[in-house]
Amino acid sequence: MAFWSGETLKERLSELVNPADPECIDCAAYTLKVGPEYYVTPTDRTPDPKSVSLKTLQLGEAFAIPPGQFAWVLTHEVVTVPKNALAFISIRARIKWKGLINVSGFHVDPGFSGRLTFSVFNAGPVPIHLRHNDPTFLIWFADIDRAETDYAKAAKAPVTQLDLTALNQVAGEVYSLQGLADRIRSTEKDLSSRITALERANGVFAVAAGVVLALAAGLAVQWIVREFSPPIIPVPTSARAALLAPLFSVQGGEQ
Ligand SMILES: O=c1ccn([C@H]2C[C@H](O)[C@@H](COP(=O)(O)OP(=O)(O)OP(=O)(O)O)O2)c(=O)[nH]1
Repeated sequence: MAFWSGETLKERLSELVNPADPECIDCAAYTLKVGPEYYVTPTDRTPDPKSVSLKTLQLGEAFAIPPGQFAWVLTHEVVTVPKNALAFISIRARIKWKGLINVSGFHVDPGFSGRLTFSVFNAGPVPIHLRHNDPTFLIWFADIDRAETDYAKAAKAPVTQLDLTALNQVAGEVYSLQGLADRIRSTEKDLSSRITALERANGVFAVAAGVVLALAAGLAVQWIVREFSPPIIPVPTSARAALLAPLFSVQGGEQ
């Protein structure tokens, strides 16, 4: 088995990919572009996760795959693998480095014809954005050891759209670690602000209780003083003068 060189790819390009662009030959690989359809699994923030379906992209339109989410992306090109060849598929390194993993990947059968479906997973920490027609995927072709084989894929109409039957089995919300971590963080924040509010309310209550207690104590002391002190008997003015007279007379005698 030998992998095809860039030169072989260039010579046979028109029978391998449609539309073909020699500029997309990258060493011994051909770079495939993002096509017109995709599906991204909804996150826990999606309002109605069950109603999310595949979407179509206009030229130049982009979409994002959030962290921890799974996506299907159709290629722009229709790929045809000759019956005496086998192809291998992957994602460009610069996109893989962001955390995009090719879930299905790996091979395209001899005799296959159609747009390829890349099922991918964002294992990175941030959303990964892809744009219609951006060079994103790679394909390598290799000879198999016979010129003709009965085991090639039977010829049928080329795949041009995402397979809805298969999509029905993966549609739905994916509880990603990132989503769960976000939810834990927001619950923690909510809880801590509620605790702070409770502590503040407790402080106000303690001050109010202190003031009420002080007032009650003051009133109680006043009441005790009033109830239990001996009554003050008023002394008539003439009697007061008689009582004070000896004092004034002693002071006057000393002079
Ligand atoms: O990531 C991938 C992998 C494969 N294929 C295409 C090329 C391949 O030739 C075809 C079928 O792949 P495979 O034989 O692995 O899948 P299957 O589930 O056995 O499908 P089938 O019953 O059509 O053989 O699907 C893709 O589009 N994307």
